[in-house]
Amino acid sequence: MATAAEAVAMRRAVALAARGLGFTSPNPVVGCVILDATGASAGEGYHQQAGGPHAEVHALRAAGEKARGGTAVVTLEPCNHTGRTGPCAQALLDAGIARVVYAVDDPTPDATGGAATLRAAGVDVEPGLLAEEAETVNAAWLTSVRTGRPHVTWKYAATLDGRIAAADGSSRWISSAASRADVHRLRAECDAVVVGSGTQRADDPHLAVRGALLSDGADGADGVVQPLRVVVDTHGTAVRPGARVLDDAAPTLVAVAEGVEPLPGVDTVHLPYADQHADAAHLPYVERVPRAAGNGTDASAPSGRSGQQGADDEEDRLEHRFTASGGAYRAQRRPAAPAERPAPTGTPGGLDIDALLAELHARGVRSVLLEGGPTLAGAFVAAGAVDRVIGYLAPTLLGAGPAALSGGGITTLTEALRLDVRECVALGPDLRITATVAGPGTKEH
Ligand SMILES: Nc1nc(O)c(N)c(N[C@@H]2O[C@H](COP(=O)(O)O)[C@@H](O)[C@H]2O)n1
Repeated sequence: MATAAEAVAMRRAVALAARGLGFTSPNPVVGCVILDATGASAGEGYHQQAGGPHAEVHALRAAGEKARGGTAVVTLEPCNHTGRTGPCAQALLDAGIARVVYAVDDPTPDATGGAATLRAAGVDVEPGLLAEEAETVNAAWLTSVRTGRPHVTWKYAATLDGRIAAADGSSRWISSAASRADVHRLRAECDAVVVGSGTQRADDPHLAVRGALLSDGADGADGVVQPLRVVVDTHGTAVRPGARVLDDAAPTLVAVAEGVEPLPGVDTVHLPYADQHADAAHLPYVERVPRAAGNGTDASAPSGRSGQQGADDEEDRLEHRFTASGGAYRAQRRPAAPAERPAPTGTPGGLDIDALLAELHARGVRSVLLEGGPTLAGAFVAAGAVDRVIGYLAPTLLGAGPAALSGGGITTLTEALRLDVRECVALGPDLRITATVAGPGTKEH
């Protein structure tokens, strides 16, 4: 049973781990506190960047001789492998640590086994202390190891009546300056920021971190690892030469459909359309995603958008066009009855979200901040690829205008994606609500 001092130390270790957010991919964030033999804090450290010393090594260095006979309190099971650095289990043994308290097992086949090695050498090992907190701070890495795709946070800003723009399309600014600054902190903690073509076209966003308020309270974007800026520009029509995302403030990737001509000099990836995904096309919808119908945007569900609204997605406009022409480009949509299944037109819609996430994962991206717009968010929801939702709610009413989420394939209440609220914070005049998707919303690949 862990002591009160160990619980305090683990809380501190979780806070230390958070300092690594945005810096350690593709590695985890890890914090460690060394208690001396009397239970007093003797040293602490955190994993600062991939390839650098692990948290335990930093903490052992800080503790020096005081580590002998002491306890290591660490957010992740000490690693047991020689990768870019040596095994932490051995480093703890060499330092004479008598007890190890850790929060979460290391799920990687290469590095796991530290607990067993330590026990075999006579060290008292206790797993599981504050596991939920340690899982939360390390959600990106744990999700990517367990599912093979990056962890996805969908972020939006809306009025209290759920609108992201007014009926005329005007949308700047719905949330307060405090909320917008907070978004830069989120960007700084993520490996990639993703938007759709409508957002690209309407806002010409920059998507880099500016003036971020970092978790340690420091102001400014100095030292931040800029996230990869990703524009899902299916038809290759939204990112034009001179777009702000093409400046050199951060790297940029444009995702387009196969056959689309890339812009010269722009890092471009060609991806399949959602409804051409080879391993999914034959599957009945319910087998693929338990809670949400469709594997992309919903062609026929009301989007709640005004006809003149141009603020968000090119895909939104295509959606209306295809619907108006009676076409169905969503092979994965759940038909209400066979007789209602619309005939395919052969005109595809958005890109395959699984393929996009696989591409990002292969590029070392472990955490994605999905910033817009509602159709792209709907495609992610429909693909079961949203892990966390952060909504900035402004105390404002609009009464008309587009909703934060369009489609998502949810047609009836029993298919609703239920979330667990993790946090509610007042930010200036706004409210920031953080919720996580429970259970089957996160689809394993
Ligand atoms: N226990 C622990 N503490 C840290 O500070 C860590 N960074 C890790 N990481 C584990 O080791 C793997 C990465 O090692 P190298 O990049 O080769 O040094 C990572 O996949 C984790 O399993 N563990």
